[in-house]
This record gives sequence, C-alpha cells and structure tokens, in this order.
Amino acid sequence: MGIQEKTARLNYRLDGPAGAPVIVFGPSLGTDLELFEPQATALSGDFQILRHDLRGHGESEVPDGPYTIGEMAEDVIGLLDELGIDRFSYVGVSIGGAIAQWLGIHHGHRLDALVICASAAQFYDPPSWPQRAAKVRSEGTDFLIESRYGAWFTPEWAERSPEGATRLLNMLRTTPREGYAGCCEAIAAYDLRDRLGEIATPTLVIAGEEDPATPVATVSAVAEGIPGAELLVVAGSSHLVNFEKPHVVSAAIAKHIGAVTIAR
Ligand SMILES: O=C(O)CC1=CCC(=O)O1
Repeated sequence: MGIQEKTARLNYRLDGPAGAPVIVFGPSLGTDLELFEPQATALSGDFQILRHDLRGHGESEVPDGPYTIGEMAEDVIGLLDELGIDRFSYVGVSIGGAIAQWLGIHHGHRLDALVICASAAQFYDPPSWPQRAAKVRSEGTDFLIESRYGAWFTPEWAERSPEGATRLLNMLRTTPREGYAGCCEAIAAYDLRDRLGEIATPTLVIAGEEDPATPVATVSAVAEGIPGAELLVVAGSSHLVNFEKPHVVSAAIAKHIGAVTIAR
C-alpha cells in the first residue's frame, strides 16, 4: 500500500475456543458478518471463527470511496495484527472471495487454507459497476432488492425460508450508500486473472450451480488458475451458497480446513 493509504476499522465477532485454528470469514457486497451465522454455529466447536464486516458495510468504518480489493484485504490484515493473530484460514464469498485471492497472493506465508465461494478473478461487466455505484450514491440500495431473488438466492429457497431471505435483504437495505458504492468501484477495477498461479495455499473453490452473478464457468476458472485447487459445485443454490446450502458448505469447509490444521 502507498504511504497515504490507511486501513479501515472493521467490525468483527470472534467465537470458539482460544487456541483452536482461526478461520476468518469475509462477506459479500451488501451483506454483513451475519451472512456466516450458519458456519459460526456449525464450526465454532472446533475452530475460532472470526467474522468481519467489510469496510463501508455493517458496523465497520465507512471511508469515502472508491475502494480497492487490496485496501479491503489490508483491512483484514490490520484487524488480525490488532488481535495478535498470525496464522489463519480465510473463507470469502463473492467480493470476500476476491479478498481471499488477494490474501493468497500477498500474504500466503500467514495462510493455512483458503475457501473461495461464488467468486471470480474478474467480475462480470466491469464498466457497469461505476454506474451501479452512482445510482446507489444517489438513490440508496432499495432498487436492488427485487433483483436479489435469483441473483442472491433461488426464488424456491426464498419461498421455503422467507425469514432467511428477509434477513439477507435487510443487510442490503442497511448497507451505507458510500460503502456499497466504494465496493462497486473496487469490483470495477479488480482483475487477478494473471496472478492466480501465485497462490500456493491449499484452496477449495465453491460454486452455486444456479448462480447468475458468478456462474459455474467463472468460478471454475478460479479453481483452474490456482495450482492444486479443488472445485465443489453445489446443486440447487444461487450466489449466497453458504447461506442457501449451509450444511453442504459448512461440511466442505470443515473437511478442507480441518485436513490442514487439526492434524498439525
Ligand atoms: O450482489 C451482486 O450483485 C453480486 C456480487 C458481486 C460481487 C459481490 O460481492 O456480490
């Protein structure tokens, strides 16, 4: 980072037994750390679970945008340094998965394992993101709500789990305009397609089979670019795969990260 840049203060929640391996969870655009409630419940017996809000989201600091994925990843490193955590695994969904890739490239020496869910080395249609940023700055996030049916979760799931859908949509409703817009600008500028080969951390990549935002082909390209990475395609899920299919994703995380850390 340049000398002018400073990390933003991230809101976080830490659960699980002191001394257990640490898994850090990074959420997606327009959500907050509650996105990982299913994983915190399932995994906090065996791991320390550190969930954080992104900069400009939840209860984190809201610097003026534009942001970059590098700055957002350094926010995480700043939080870990403050908490005295050296080694960790990182699980990220969507933009959180972009942070995971950046961490793998720049801070691999501190990582045990990575899990990259519903993410990309470059997100779809980069020129559209500054337009979304401008609209959110002027109107807020309400115009996005209806299209999250399908984009974030399958309409069938929302019908079966209306409280779950409401919880997710409330995260979007309450996301600060500047924070959401700053992240859109980070997505517009983000492109790690030529850098994936530098990631040496054991990596699991997870795709939702019905995800229109990061389709299986986009997510597969991440797995293909990272040496030795495994790919899991989850049937019947859209973008927020860890929330729509919590048992499948929690079990896959436990198996992948447990294999690297519990035996240590
Ligand atoms: O919410 C969306 O539109 C899809 C998305 C792209 C990056 C991210 O975190 O979510």
